[in-house]
Amino acid sequence: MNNAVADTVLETSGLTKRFSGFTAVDNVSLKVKTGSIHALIGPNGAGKTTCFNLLTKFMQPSAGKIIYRGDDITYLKPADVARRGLVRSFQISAVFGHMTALENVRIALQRERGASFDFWRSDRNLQRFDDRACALLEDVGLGAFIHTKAAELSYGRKRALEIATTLALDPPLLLLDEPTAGMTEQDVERIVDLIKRLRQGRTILMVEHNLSVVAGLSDRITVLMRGRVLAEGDYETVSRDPAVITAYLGQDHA
Ligand SMILES: Nc1ncnc2c1ncn2[C@@H]1O[C@H](COP(=O)(O)OP(=O)(O)OP(=O)(O)O)[C@@H](O)[C@H]1O
Repeated sequence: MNNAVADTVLETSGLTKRFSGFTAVDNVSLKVKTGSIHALIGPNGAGKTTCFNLLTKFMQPSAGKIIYRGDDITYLKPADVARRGLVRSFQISAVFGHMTALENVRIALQRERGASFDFWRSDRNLQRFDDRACALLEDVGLGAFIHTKAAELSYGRKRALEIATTLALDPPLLLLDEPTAGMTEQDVERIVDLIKRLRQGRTILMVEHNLSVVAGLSDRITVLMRGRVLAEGDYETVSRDPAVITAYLGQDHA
């Protein structure tokens, strides 16, 4: 692998998605640098979610290519890209409400290892995975809630739990879908701190609506508008771009 490839963990060229004549993602070329936090922003309907679904292989593109760590993954299945280390966070529906935080993370670890039932019957093995689950819950700030049922956690804490189950896969590239959506201010702060900690040793690509979150976290921002890349750069650069101000910031500060 040459340096240019190693420097870029994920790259798209000409990525396009059409829905019966309507182009939701239009010729998007994106480069996500290894170790960076990269945000995908844009006004409602800009194509962020569709783009995210294409990158995580939950949708097939109409045209274009997706290269992950130098390999063409355009036509792989979600499970195949997850196995390669490109893992998306789900919305909280991925968390089982009737189970405790610990049980949720244990299940994620269990899935990750693909261990047999006999393996899980051994107390020693269970203990080992419980230790790992507790460490993950500590990492996401849920150390005091390990025995709390997921349904009883606040929305922000549910999202943190959901991120802990994602981290069970130890992904080098983590894709976060609106990590602060619907959160209280306090929860937003907690998630921002968590994302800062998560970046150690990995790359994060996120779709995010909250501009102050994006400003404080992202090394690079791609602004989408009507399915196309409108601007790209650090927050300083994109927030000064007149086209962005009109299309996005203008709308937000109206
Ligand atoms: N399955 C689909 N069939 C038809 N049109 C779709 C489909 N999914 C998305 N679209 C359209 O594609 C456009 C982009 O939608 P998308 O959800 O990707 O935007 P977004 O930037 O994530 O918006 P938001 O911020 O509102 O979530 C929208 O006009 C949407 O109506």
